[in-house]
Amino acid sequence: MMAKKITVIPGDGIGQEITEETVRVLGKIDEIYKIGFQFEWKEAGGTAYDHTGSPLPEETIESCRKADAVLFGAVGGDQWDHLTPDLRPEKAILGLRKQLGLYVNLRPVRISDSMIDYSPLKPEIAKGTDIMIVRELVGGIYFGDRCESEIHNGAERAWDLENYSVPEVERIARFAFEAARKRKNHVTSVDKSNVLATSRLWRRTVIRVHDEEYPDVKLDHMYVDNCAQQFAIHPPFFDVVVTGNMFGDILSDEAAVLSGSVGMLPSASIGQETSLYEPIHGSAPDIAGKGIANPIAAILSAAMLLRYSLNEDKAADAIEKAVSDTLDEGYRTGDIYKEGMKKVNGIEMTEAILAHIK
Ligand SMILES: NC(=O)C1=CN([C@@H]2O[C@H](COP(=O)(O)OP(=O)(O)OC[C@H]3O[C@@H](n4cnc5c(N)ncnc54)[C@H](O)[C@@H]3O)[C@@H](O)[C@H]2O)C=CC1
Ligand SMILES: CC(C)CC(=O)C(=O)O
Ligand SMILES: [Mg+2]
Repeated sequence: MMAKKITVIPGDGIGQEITEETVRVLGKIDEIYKIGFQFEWKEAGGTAYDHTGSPLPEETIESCRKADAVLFGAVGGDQWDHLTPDLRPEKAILGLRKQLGLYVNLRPVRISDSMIDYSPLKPEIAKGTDIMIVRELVGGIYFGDRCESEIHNGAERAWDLENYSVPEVERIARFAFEAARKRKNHVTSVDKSNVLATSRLWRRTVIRVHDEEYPDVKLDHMYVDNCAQQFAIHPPFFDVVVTGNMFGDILSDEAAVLSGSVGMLPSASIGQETSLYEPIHGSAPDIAGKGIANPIAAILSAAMLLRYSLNEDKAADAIEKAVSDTLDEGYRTGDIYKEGMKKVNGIEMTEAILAHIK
């Protein structure tokens, strides 16, 4: 059996708790499915800065480059807010995405029947929601030139530059159309082309890729502000949603909460060489260290790792089924708790999931 090298980066805050719990789940998967995981633990974020002076040490990047996949927790925390932009913890995840070329971020949003009561939406609106958000991850305003402060016409100002090139849009559009062909064959491209030049380039590129290569896929377009409200009033309309970096970031937190909590939504960041798997949420400083964080988003990210990087579909199914059986039995962390359910902390939720893995 060839070992499968996984670089594990817990990061900061609840990243530490949920990643440890996720690795326990992968340990159980290894016992049953004999995958041969070899975990290499590395630092990134504020904790890495405290220990090494860098939020993204070179040895962490090197380990990721050699790995079959990367499991990431979250980075950030108020105690590092005073640092200069290049030393902030968030620079670690942005740097990893860029340096590993992780240009696709998949964020699957499903409102299952057992979780429908947790949606802030009425059940008749939420029922049947199954959206795959395909977010561009290494371009756009998060990676454009920026100016922290300058004097312009006598006033201090700052600016961030949004830019997209045609090849960047072509490759994410192709990924979205391919994904749609394996689902309900419907892509909604989200932009702000009534205002932004980058969005107009985005839209005409998506249309050309569609017409030349994917005419069989149903394509429609939506402005991002309308998309935000359509998510709340008619989410089953959507199948694949393809959008840029910042719109995807914001829309996916909204979509996550439709399915109960940001603590439930996993993600896969896919590149040519390696891929990284992380929950969509951050390091949650408000609950860090209390042991109450919901580990499900991280655990489901591990299922995505098994599916997308290792082609271990049965093991991925086993995790997803264990999570849904655990929820069906009423186990709930605080973020998804309702009276009458079994309130558990993060470790207890993990134990319950472990007990359901077959
Ligand atoms: N990929 C990453 O590493 C990300 C890092 N961040 C960083 O995280 C820090 C905190 O950012 P926030 O805006 O507060 O976003 P956040 O996602 O960390 O937390 C937002 C809210 O959701 C709750 N929450 C998040 N994950 C949860 C979980 N697993 N279980 C239960 N509740 C959960 C938190 O308690 C908080 O009330 C910042 O430094 C931010 O830059 C934010 C997003 C992504
Ligand atoms: C920490 C940010 C850079 C990113 C973020 O919020 C996200 O990717 O969801
Ligand atoms: Mg985000």
